[in-house]
Amino acid sequence: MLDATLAEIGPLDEAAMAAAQDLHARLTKPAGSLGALEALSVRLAGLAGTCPPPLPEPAAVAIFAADHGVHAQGVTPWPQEVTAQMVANFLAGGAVVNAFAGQTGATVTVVDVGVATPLAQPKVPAQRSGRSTPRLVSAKVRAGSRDMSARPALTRDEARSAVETGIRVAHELLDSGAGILVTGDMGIGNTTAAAALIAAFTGIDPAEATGRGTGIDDVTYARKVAVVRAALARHVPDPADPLGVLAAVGGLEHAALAGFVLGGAARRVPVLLDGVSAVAAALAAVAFAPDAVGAMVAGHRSAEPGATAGLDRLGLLPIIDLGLRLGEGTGALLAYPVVAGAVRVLHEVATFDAAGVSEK
Ligand SMILES: Cc1cc2ncn([C@H]3O[C@H](COP(=O)(O)O)[C@@H](O)[C@H]3O)c2cc1C
Ligand SMILES: O=C(O)c1cccnc1
Repeated sequence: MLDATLAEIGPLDEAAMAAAQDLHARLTKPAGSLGALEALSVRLAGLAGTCPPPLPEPAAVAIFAADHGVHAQGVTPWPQEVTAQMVANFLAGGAVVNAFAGQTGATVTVVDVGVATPLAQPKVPAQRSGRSTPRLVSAKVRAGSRDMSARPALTRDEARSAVETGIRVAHELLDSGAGILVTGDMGIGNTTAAAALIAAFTGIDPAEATGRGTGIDDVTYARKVAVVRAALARHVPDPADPLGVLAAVGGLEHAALAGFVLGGAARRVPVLLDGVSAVAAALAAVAFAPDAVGAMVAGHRSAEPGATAGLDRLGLLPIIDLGLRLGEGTGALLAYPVVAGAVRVLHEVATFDAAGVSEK
């Protein structure tokens, strides 16, 4: 399934991009006045292979949840159980991601690819008016990854299975009518794995890739950098072998997110990336299929330094930059109206000719 997906991912359609460029020149606005939105809409035309590209609606956020054996190394102050507890909160509609999804009409799907502790029952009644009910997909590959500082976090088969889960979820959401995929993550300890993945794929030093995650003191931070450094020194992952990198130092949610991105790219639908875990997964996705970058839209610049390094490597400009460092899909959902606006211009704005507006 992974190989079939990779075979479907191709380059942007040049003719559709030229048509979008040409249309932009004829719309009732000074050329270039929509700044980065113009290039974004042109690229999305190239992705869809048609101008204008379909409006990217509705949005569907998938929150991939998993735990991390490296939690045992004291890289985060939060107990591991918070992953399962937050899954219950997502399903109850009580998390920040639910608030932002409700605001943009996005559906919320929570995918358990590797939560280690039993899922708690959702406590708060689910519904607020006009919002769809969050859905749980149970696709546990194993109960958390292994501790990357002692052994590979995953076997290659486990990593592949998580990647394929992400591909499957992308197809399911698109088959249900989603017009854009939005990445989300939940996994206590996952900024350690994300930093290790980003260092492995970009070659930057672990100290540059590692951030303070949920917020840690200097002692914990130094330990976190040392854990990432030691894991990379132990496994020496080959950046040209994305499954090997994911297995060595990844999390199950990172592997699934990589598959989710690849699934969107194979269906030529945009994938809106959230924070540092999404960026780590996006690096894996381009290592699998370089053309997958054509489907990626960077929602925001996470405060995690590895995210900026990863976005630079991918050549992606984040839409918003507000110092967010939450994950869940929150930054990407805030950026969603900007992406939708970029495409809407190509659908609704009149040409100079049609509107009778004089050109210079
Ligand atoms: C209550 C709570 C809600 C969250 N929602 C997202 N994260 C974010 O923080 C975690 C990663 O940070 P670290 O690597 O420092 O553990 C992930 O679960 C991520 O999604 C949360 C974290 C907490 C505590
Ligand atoms: O920006 C992120 O993606 C992030 C930062 C801290 C913790 N979890 C996620």
